[in-house]
Amino acid sequence: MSDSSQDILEPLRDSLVNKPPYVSGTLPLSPDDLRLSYDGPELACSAIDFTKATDEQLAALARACQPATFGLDQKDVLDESYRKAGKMDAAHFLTPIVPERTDLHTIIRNDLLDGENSTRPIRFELYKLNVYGKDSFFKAHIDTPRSETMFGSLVLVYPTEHEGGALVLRHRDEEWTFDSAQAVKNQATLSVGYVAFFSDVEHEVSLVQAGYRVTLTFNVYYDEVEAVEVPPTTVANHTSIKTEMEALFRDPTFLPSGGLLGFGLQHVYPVEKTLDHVHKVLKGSDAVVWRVCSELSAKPKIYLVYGDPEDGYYRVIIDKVVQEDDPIHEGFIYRLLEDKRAIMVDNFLDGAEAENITPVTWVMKPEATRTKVKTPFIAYGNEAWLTCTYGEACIIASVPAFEIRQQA
Ligand SMILES: O=C(O)CCC(=O)C(=O)O
Ligand SMILES: [Fe+2]
Repeated sequence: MSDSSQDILEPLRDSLVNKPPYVSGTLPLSPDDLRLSYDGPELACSAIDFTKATDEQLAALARACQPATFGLDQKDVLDESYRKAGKMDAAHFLTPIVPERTDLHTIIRNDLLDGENSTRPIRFELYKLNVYGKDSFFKAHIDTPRSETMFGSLVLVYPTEHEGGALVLRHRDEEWTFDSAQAVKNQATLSVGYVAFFSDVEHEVSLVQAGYRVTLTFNVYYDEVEAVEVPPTTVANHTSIKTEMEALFRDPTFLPSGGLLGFGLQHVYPVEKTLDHVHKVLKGSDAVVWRVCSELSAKPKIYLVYGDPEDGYYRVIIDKVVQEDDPIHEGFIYRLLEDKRAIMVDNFLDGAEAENITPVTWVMKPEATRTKVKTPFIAYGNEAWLTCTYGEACIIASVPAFEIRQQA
């Protein structure tokens, strides 16, 4: 791709702005909501009131937990150098907190989701109780997707006195910190700390230096995804992205004979067997790119991306899910290429011929870090993989030749 075509893509690239992939704060709750019943020793029912929990009571809750495992390469493992915390499965405790009946429902729809996504029904599934005593932590991981419609995780932090244990969130090259201990300290009204983030956000719980940090985690889903045919738009972004795309389409030097325009997606999405659902669950600017490409008759399509320059082979895109245990292996890329639906879009082999390459003009370069199973990124989940995995995907749009664009 020439430098000049890079330059004319700059305004479009700059218009793809995303807001932070999380929301956090404190949520006032009634004293009743801060009670919790749980299976104590020998399944005897125990209870704790977080408005006045003593150290002994918190220690008893910690003892009733099991050591928390995490998912590594499709197995649940216990490794206290990676995750040191206690966990209790949802079957073993009861909480009166129903996120749907709190402001969290509105906060997540309005402040985390955008545009029409904000009006889609969402549903919360109580997942686990975690107790982090002194010296506990959970290193960087992404939460294991439990279905194709799961889009995020919600963590509630009880107002117990503790130090440390901040949740550090990372997405692309940015990092944010939510200091839950600080958030729940000296609250004028009884509150829990909350943080909700998109599922592909890497996060870690830093070392708890003192006290007990007790959290509830929830998986958050879109409900009724089948009903949504057109992807939702981010209202604020839609106009600017559309304006920049239209300007490019009017430019006679931009893909004069037509061609493929590629957008590496900003989020990764859970995929199971097909990619058919992905355009219905796109987030942020990814959703807008799809919408704008459709509006400009550029026939957008979702592909998974495999191979990156570090591997030194090829970059390949494919519009279906190919199940294999070890996609990082060299042979996998070749097997993909034997498949008629895989398209070679880059060749990283030194001195190799470029004849089979289908040129793609990338607005955002795709990444294939998470379609390589062996990277720590995909390897560390909060549970072993179920049926879903994450796919690093891109949108490929077909830009018509300039003559045809002019007639549109
Ligand atoms: O307890 C927390 O703050 C987060 C826990 C977590 O990341 C998980 O359970 O996956
Ligand atoms: Fe997590």
